[in-house]
Amino acid sequence: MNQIKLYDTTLRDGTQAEEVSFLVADKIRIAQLLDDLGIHYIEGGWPGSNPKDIAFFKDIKKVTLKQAKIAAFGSTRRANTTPDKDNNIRTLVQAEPDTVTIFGKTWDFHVHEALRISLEENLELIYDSLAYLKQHVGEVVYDAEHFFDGYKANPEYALKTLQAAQQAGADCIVLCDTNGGTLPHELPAIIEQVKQTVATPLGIHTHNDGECAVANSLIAVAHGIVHVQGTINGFGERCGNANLCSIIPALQLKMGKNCVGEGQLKSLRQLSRTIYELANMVPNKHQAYVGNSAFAHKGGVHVSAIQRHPETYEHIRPELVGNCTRVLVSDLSGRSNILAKAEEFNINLDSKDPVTLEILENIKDLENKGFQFEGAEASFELLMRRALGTLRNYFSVIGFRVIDTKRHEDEKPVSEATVQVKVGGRIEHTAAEGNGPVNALDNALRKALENFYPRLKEIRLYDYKVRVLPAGKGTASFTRVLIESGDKESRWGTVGVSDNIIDASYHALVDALQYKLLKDQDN
Ligand SMILES: CC(=O)SCCNC(=O)CCNC(=O)[C@H](O)C(C)(C)COP(=O)(O)OP(=O)(O)OC[C@H]1O[C@@H](n2cnc3c(N)ncnc32)[C@H](O)[C@@H]1OP(=O)(O)O
Ligand SMILES: CC(=O)C(=O)O
Repeated sequence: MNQIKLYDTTLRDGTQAEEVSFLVADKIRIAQLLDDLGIHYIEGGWPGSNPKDIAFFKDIKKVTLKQAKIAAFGSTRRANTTPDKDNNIRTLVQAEPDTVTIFGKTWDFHVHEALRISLEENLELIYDSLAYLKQHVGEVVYDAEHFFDGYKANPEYALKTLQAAQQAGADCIVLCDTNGGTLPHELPAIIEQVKQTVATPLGIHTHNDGECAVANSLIAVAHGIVHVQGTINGFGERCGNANLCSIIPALQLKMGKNCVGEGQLKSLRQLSRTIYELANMVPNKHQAYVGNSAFAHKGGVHVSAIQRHPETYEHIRPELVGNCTRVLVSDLSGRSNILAKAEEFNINLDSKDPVTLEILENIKDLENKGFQFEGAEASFELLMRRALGTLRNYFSVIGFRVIDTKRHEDEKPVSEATVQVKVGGRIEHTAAEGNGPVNALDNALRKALENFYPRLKEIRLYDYKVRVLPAGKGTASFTRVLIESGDKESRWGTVGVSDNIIDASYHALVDALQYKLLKDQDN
């Protein structure tokens, strides 16, 4: 069977991750995005846990989804009651989801230590809860918690728990690596044994504590598992859950499994980023498939080869998951990096033009002095155009002065900057105050230049990073300042290096202003 059912638990297990919490409105929006991606099941939460999750199941009924089924999560009944009286089971039914998923104990150690009941009683919990739910809900999934650890400790009992679930009518039995420590080579023999014992369709739910969650999910599919649980970006308790952003393209593009449509796969990167945004987290640059660096090439040898054929250093075509190839510039570049960037910047440059080598040598020399152009592509474009003699001289700074004054011990220092700029034949002399010396300098520069170039008012400073670089000369150090600026159309990075932090900031600020003027030149 080539169709794999994707079961997303970002809204339940994903929110068990440290620092991840979504408002009900966020959960509804995420459910819609998951449905657009083509996810088959969306686990919305545990209604027996909190009012927010109850509200989710109420509100999601007002939303028309294309194909996704909504699943509510909970546990088997408590030991001292019956399913119809168990509060958790009652709230699962009251939530009226398409599917209910409950977890139960597989590992004899957990039955003794966590539930403190007999092994026989646990089998009754599993059977009763599923059989009851099966009468009240369309579809019931059974998550066999700690299945692999339980199987390793007591295979006979672990398999009995699955048989209880099958007899109660579970529609799918999910083998869970709850503690996330199982290694890929351990799964095949265990799964093959399970397949000999139960005929119910099988699923997999893995955690990433041993960094093997994705590998374990894929190997499970290779051994006949048809339902895969995971979360977007791998959010989840402790080290996270299996990352669906890696599993979906692997299943679809490498294992020939049907998961989502081609057009839907292209939305994967955007979905990943939106969910980071809603979780108020910075996206992981180095995330496989969807991260900014997933197809970013730095080494000259790699860039030269991908220009001849992208597959030399790319395991899939990035656009299939909505990503793109990027070329970075650094002291590890060769001429190919420079030529690739020239093309990106719409600059005509020939590999045989001596200026290509001059730019390359200049980059290597500057990186040796502490510059870093990877995060400062605007400074690199300016450097390239200067080398080619095609950069317009928008302005020159004749000089600046920055003063920090602290008048009383209990008063904040006051920062003031004065600058003298020359534009064409005119000289402008201005002063401005700021929140700190760099801000004062930024304000004074803009104040002077905005008279000539009003569009500079559109620039916003998004990020300012300082790194002190050891110079190997006693206490003297160099400072690298990286600035991210932007307007309503784009963002750009610039860099400055100096043994003086104000001077390093000044160079990065001036590049940011020049780049804005350059990019608006044709508008
Ligand atoms: C592997 C997983 O990810 S499972 C999901 C884990 N997620 C969560 O726990 C988040 C949501 N949880 C909650 O909101 C709360 O823990 C609740 C509402 C479910 C329970 O709260 P409380 O009743 O106060 O119990 P508490 O959280 O302290 O302890 C867990 C209880 O569940 C019982 N329990 C644990 N697993 C199971 C199970 N599979 N079947 C039945 N009962 C279970 C424990 O024995 C314990 O009950 P006891 O205190 O009566 O012995
Ligand atoms: C069910 C579940 O979340 C687990 O076993 O990890």
